[in-house]
Amino acid sequence: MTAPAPTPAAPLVTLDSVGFRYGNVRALRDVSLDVRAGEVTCVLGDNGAGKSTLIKLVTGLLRPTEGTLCIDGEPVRLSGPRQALARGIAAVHQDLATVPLMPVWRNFFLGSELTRGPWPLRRLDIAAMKATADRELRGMGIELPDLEQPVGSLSGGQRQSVAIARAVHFGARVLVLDEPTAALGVKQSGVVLRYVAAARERGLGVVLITHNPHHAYLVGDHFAVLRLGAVELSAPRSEVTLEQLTHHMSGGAELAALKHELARTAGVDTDHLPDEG
Ligand SMILES: Nc1ncnc2c1ncn2[C@@H]1O[C@H](COP(=O)(O)OP(=O)(O)OP(=O)(O)O)[C@@H](O)[C@H]1O
Repeated sequence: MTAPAPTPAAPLVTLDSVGFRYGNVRALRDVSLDVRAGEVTCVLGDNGAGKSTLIKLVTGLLRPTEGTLCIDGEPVRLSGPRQALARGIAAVHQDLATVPLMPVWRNFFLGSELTRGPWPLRRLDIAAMKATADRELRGMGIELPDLEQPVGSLSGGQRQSVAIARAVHFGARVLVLDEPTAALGVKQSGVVLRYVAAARERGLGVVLITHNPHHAYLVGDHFAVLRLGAVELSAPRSEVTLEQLTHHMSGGAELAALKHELARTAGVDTDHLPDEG
């Protein structure tokens, strides 16, 4: 990892006391978070913690009902994912926006195909697309045996790697990854996390949403734990250990309070209950 700059650059994205309500349901409250270039910001939380809502706010699918979203220090009201993308914020999904039967290189350029020749003789520049896809994938350290193979035949980890490389190629400055390792085994999770680190090395800001503190700790520079819509912990890597992160994620504090309450009100012998953390 490179040494930190003496003065940290302005965040690419800032959530400033952001809240969101679905009608009466308060999904997020008072969430403040910075996403910086060259850093992986991990957002952890259990089911219902508000992770998906946070992603939707950052990628323009929802607008905060309280607080402010800033891009490059400037308050914005994004009107949709296109606008977020135009500002360099890309959501990377494993299966979204790919056509499984089409070759890898074709999927890489889906919707932004390269062409050559003047109209009306303009046609797809297949050679340029293949060469560019190959270069970009290799540039991220992604080695696929054959770019002609259908994207549907790649593993989940490889598909996400292609999606990351594509977002980087098309100018993303912030990658938002929603549980990228949730459905993957150990080896494939390692593959995806390697490209998360590669995106960081290229200077992108990465938002990694996950349930898994172990995966987060492998690549994270900053950690925010959400519980019931609020930030329970927000700390740079230097101020939090994997044990502390795991403790937060396993509801350690909650379990301690529960044991205390049981002992106080019901006279339960809590010595036989499992330890918190
Ligand atoms: N469309 C909706 N209408 C009403 N309430 C919603 C809606 N979407 C989410 N919620 C509520 O908002 C809260 C946060 O949900 P969210 O999906 O953001 O959590 P999450 O951390 O992504 O959970 P999971 O890990 O289960 O996907 C939950 O209480 C959920 O029930």
